[in-house]
Amino acid sequence: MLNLKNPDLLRKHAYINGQWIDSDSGETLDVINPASGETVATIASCGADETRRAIEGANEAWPEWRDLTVKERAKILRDWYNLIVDNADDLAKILTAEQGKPLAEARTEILYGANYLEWFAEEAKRAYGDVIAPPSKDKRIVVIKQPVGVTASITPWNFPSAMIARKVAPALAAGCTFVAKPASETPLSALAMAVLAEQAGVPKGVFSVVVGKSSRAIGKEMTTNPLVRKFTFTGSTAVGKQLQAQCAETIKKTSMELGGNAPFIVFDDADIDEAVKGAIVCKYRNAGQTCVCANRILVQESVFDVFAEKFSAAVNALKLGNGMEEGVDVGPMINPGAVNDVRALVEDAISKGAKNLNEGGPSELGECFYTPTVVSGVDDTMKLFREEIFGPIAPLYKFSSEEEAIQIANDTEFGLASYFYARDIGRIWRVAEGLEYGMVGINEGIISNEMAPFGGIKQSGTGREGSKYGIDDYLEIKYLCMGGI
Ligand SMILES: NC(=O)C1=CN([C@@H]2O[C@H](COP(=O)(O)OP(=O)(O)OC[C@H]3O[C@@H](n4cnc5c(N)ncnc54)[C@H](O)[C@@H]3O)[C@@H](O)[C@H]2O)C=CC1
Ligand SMILES: O=C(O)[C@H](O)CS(=O)(=O)O
Repeated sequence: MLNLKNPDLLRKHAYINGQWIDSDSGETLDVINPASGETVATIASCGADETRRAIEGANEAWPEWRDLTVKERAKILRDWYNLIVDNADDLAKILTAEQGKPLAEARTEILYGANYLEWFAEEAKRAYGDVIAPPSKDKRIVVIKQPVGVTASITPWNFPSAMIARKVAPALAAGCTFVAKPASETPLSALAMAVLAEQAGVPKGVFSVVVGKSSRAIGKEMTTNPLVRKFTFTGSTAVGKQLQAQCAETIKKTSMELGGNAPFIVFDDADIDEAVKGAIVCKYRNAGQTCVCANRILVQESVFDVFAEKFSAAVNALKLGNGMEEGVDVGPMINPGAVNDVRALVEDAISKGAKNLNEGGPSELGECFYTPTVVSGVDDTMKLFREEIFGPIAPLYKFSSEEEAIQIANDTEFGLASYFYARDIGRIWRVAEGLEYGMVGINEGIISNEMAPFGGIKQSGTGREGSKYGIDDYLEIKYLCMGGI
């Protein structure tokens, strides 16, 4: 059905301790193509017992993996990177089939995720320690870095490949072992990554993939098993809070990449055409289902009409359709429930006086399709302002002053990504420093790359992924104090 060059990449079993297994119970789950409603694959649905075995296997595999040299680990990561790049077309087809995003976006995600493997294969060699001036002549002080240990990970359906790669790369580079639970909506990309990990020489138990309908049961095992020393999560803030609380009992190191509510501010000194282009990609990438999508578009009143007109025209030019088809810009949402959620947000705004500028809404293309929509006349009494939309809805707000824009932008419990378009250098510095977010795009709508620290503040999470900082979450600092010198 997918016409893969390498059909071996499409797996229907969980990958635990180097074995491809059915679930203990024999239970299965169906992976549904959101564009067509067809079943892409029926795969093993595992639970707590299989998760426990994966964690125990990761613990057994850890000493040998930890004791490889960084160059030996780096070579395996680089071989994995090369295999992913060589299989990018097939991996993109699998990703689009299970998640829905257009094939070009899926291929971009595959390569984006692979770039973390390449990056951290090199970063592992730079996990430097310290030699510190001693407090007395008879002492010497040294600091060394060592891997944290067994890591467990839970990731979302919106980037089923890159979100795992962004975590497993620093973990394995640092010398940790890794048990992944992908979203049950989109497990096939993670299993395909495991096929290539095996081929790259990642030893048994170092990387396992557990998939199951009951994310709660799997998550409970991951967050409470004392062998797990690090838990990393990407997903909603609500679930992140719950999982972080579950980790408290065993004081695990945690990193949380959670929800967002990104402001996208267009000032009167912006290049309006560039701002429109930036807003389009920032809002409608992955049908708006990313944590860093523009969630509130704030436009200074003197340029509001010209921006709204140009932006709406660009939105109406977007092609909605099956991500496998050429020329499609926006694919389906992940499931019918997601469509209902965004429809309710639009209806709430309209009921409070907002206007659906381009009459966007559910599409006849299918129950997971929602046409890219622009809503104007939005204010902070509407759910669209407060909640993470996670769909193809662009709410436009008008503001008057720079101070007001910053105040509106910061009026949220989230602090992940933010964006603004301006050209005055004084304004750029004032606004960049005034926005309470982990990341700021300045005259740029797409800011994610493996070389930069991805992460948020406030209730958007803790920790950073990518960049020279990304490996720190997987290393412990050990202080050696030598006396009797
Ligand atoms: N900060 C970031 O980098 C990202 C944040 N997100 C956020 O994730 C949300 C959308 O993704 P969803 O998959 O719907 O989020 P979600 O939080 O519902 O699910 C994320 C993952 O957690 C699992 N999960 C859900 N409830 C669980 C529980 N009680 N115990 C254990 N595991 C559980 C799911 O199976 C999935 O694998 C949005 O809020 C979005 O902002 C998504 C991607 C990136
Ligand atoms: O899941 C997400 O929203 C990703 O973190 C967004 S990005 O890293 O692909 O920009």
